[in-house]
Amino acid sequence: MLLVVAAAMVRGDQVLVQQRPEGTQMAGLWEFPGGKIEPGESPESALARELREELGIEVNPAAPVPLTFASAPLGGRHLLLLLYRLDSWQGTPEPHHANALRWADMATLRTLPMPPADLPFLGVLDALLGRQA
Ligand SMILES: Nc1nc2c([nH]c(=O)n2[C@@H]2O[C@H](COP(=O)(O)OP(=O)(O)OP(=O)(O)O)[C@@H](O)[C@H]2O)c(=O)[nH]1
Repeated sequence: MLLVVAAAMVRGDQVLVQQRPEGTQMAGLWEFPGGKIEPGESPESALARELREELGIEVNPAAPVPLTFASAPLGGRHLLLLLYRLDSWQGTPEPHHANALRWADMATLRTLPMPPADLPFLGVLDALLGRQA
């Protein structure tokens, strides 16, 4: 099983997404920053590590709040994708691994191509970001 943790970083009515680079699985699709949980890591510390590597920001492992999860087949394996909400971090996100970063409101998010596992997240995010507006 592929155990992946990702963050919905919230800024007002927007959320941060990053575009997967060429040469990776699902290149060009927009996803939430995050990655695989390594053996022995908690999901929260894995998320803090991934966001440091991918975006160059610092996250207190107590800051991510569980939001929802997705369970879906992925390339012959099974993906369990834990999505956390994140409201605070230190630093300004920069695309260290991604093609590009984008702050997207719900209307924009719905126009971006995303991995199939992420599509059920849209309803949850709609409710979350709607409350921020
Ligand atoms: N971070 C992230 N990964 C996602 C999302 N949705 C989704 O299907 N995934 C999948 O979950 C896996 C994430 O692991 P990863 O980011 O470490 O994978 P990778 O292939 O880029 O890294 P690798 O080179 O270490 O294998 C990928 O297969 C990715 O396509 C998402 O919203 N965020």
